[in-house]
Amino acid sequence: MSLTAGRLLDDTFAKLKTAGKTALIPFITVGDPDPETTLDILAALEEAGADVVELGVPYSDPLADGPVIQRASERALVHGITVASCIETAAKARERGIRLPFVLFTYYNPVFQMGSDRFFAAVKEAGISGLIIPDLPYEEAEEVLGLADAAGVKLIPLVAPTSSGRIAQILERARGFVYCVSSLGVTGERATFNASVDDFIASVKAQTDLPVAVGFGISSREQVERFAAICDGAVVGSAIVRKIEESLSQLAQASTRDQGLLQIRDFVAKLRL
Ligand SMILES: O=P(O)(O)OC[C@@H](O)[C@@H](O)c1c[nH]c2ccccc12
Repeated sequence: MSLTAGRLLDDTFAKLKTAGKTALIPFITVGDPDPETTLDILAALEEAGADVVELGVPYSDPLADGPVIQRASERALVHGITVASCIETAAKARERGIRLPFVLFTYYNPVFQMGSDRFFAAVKEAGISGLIIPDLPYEEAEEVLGLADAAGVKLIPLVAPTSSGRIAQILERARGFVYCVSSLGVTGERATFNASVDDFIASVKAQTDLPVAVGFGISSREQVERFAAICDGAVVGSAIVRKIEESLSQLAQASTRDQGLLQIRDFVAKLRL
């Protein structure tokens, strides 16, 4: 019996834990620079050793995103990428034989526009393992969690240093893994991290049995190593999206496309511990 998509995520973290490894979790924007190339980039991420991939749904008002991911959203929206076509991309990646667990990353509005029932039916059909909705309204959370559980997809919470009073409440409803945001502000590579982030991650780990991953700002092997010592996964978004941006001209021409994909793959492979 094939694993349910949600179980695939659990098993991935369990295998990594047994091996004493930390999950490498790239984030990319679906449709950046175009839908077909996204499939090639996903194959390159798998070859590079990524363990889970966050599939970002491009959005016109990405409040929590820094300039690199904002530009990626703009490039993707040129192709009219919708949350439905992002889900379709996950299904196409499976047809291509890409086995990575997918975590769909979307702001709440596209889910609301698509309609929860239609959205979760499509997510289940596509075999998506997890879901992150950074701006999920608190009053909608209970209903969305019920729908996600019924669809077998893990609704993964974000916790930030500012969440302090609500962390216990957030963790009660957590599924899949817990995403600790390393820093305040928006996404984007950071040269340093506030020393308090270690205590913050430790306090979250002490309150949950779920894997704890950290994201925001991680852009180098040294930074992945730093966080691997204290958590179960490292999310890298902007640094990889920037590598895609730097490869746009190679990706745009058939004669240099493979070279562009190789650049992205090699960058991610260097992050793999
Ligand atoms: O880009 P960074 O700094 O590496 O952070 C990961 C981040 O891109 C990804 O997880 C993400 C993209 N958009 C977000 C909005 C909120 C929280 C997280 C995200």
